Amino acid sequence: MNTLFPIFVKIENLNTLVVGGGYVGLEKLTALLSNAPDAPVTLVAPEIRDEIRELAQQHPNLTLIQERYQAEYLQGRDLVIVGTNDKAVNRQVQQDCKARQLLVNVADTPDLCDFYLSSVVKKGDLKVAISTNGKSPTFAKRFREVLEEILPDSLQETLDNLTAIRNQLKGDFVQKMEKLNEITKVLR
Ligand SMILES: C[C@@]1(CC(=O)O)C2=NC(=C\c3[nH]c(c(CCC(=O)O)c3CC(=O)O)Cc3[nH]c(c(CC(=O)O)c3CCC(=O)O)/C=C3\N/C(=C\2)[C@@H](CCC(=O)O)[C@]3(C)CC(=O)O)/[C@H]1CCC(=O)O
Ligand SMILES: NC(=O)c1ccc[n+]([C@@H]2O[C@H](COP(=O)([O-])OP(=O)(O)OC[C@H]3O[C@@H](n4cnc5c(N)ncnc54)[C@H](O)[C@@H]3O)[C@@H](O)[C@H]2O)c1
Repeated sequence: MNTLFPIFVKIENLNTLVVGGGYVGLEKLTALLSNAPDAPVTLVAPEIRDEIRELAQQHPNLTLIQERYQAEYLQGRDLVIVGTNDKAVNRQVQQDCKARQLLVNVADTPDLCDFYLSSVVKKGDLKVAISTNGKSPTFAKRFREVLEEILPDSLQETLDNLTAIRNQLKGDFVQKMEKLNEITKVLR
């Protein structure tokens, strides 16, 4: 069964907590901030990699707390991503999140995740998120590379043109939809 429901989250509007400041913390933080550089994100860990400190220099909305995780850090959060090297801590954070009805991702531990991160292809305003239903993140990464290669840079121009046409179209919703479907037939 593949029941994952994809959504595109405006993480600038949310308050995200990352627990763990090692390689995994860095990877997940990079995934968040490469999509939304100004998203408010807090990272808590007793040890924080230098690369993460450098990221904090470039992203004023990234707050680093050099402490061990405590449940109080969940206060005011909307989304939590955990990736410490202590499985008991990861499990505790997950349980604390469930008790507070917070969505949680425990990196590399599908059974404890409410959501998975995806491989992300971005060409201007086009964004494609890839999931393999947890079967092979490596496949997701390779498929991202394939799509990045084949999607033309001119795509943004196409989107801009379609936006202009969309804004100029007169008529009711159905008429606009028919026109836009007609124009975009060439893309098939
Ligand atoms: C897409 C991406 C997004 C991101 O993390 O930003 C992502 N993993 C990425 C890379 C990657 N992760 C791992 C490898 C090593 C090779 C390998 O194992 O394949 C590589 C490859 C590499 O780094 O080259 C290790 C790994 N990952 C998971 C497990 C546990 C398990 O499967 O049971 C293990 C084994 C741990 C161990 O052995 O101990 C689980 C998950 N990883 C997911 C996402 C979710 C499912 C996504 C999907 O549906 O496909 C899920 C379920 C939960 C989650 O973490 O959200 C990102 C690629 C970004 C990009 O480059 O585009
Ligand atoms: N690095 C990878 O690519 C990778 C791949 C697969 C699995 N893993 C697993 O994921 C886990 C994390 O990997 P890593 O490479 O990031 O480890 P790491 O050793 O680089 O970092 C671990 C981080 O967890 C933090 N931490 C420990 N106890 C904590 C606590 N009580 N509260 C808050 N933070 C705490 C540490 O301070 C550190 O910042 C490991 O168990 C590893 O086996 C890692």
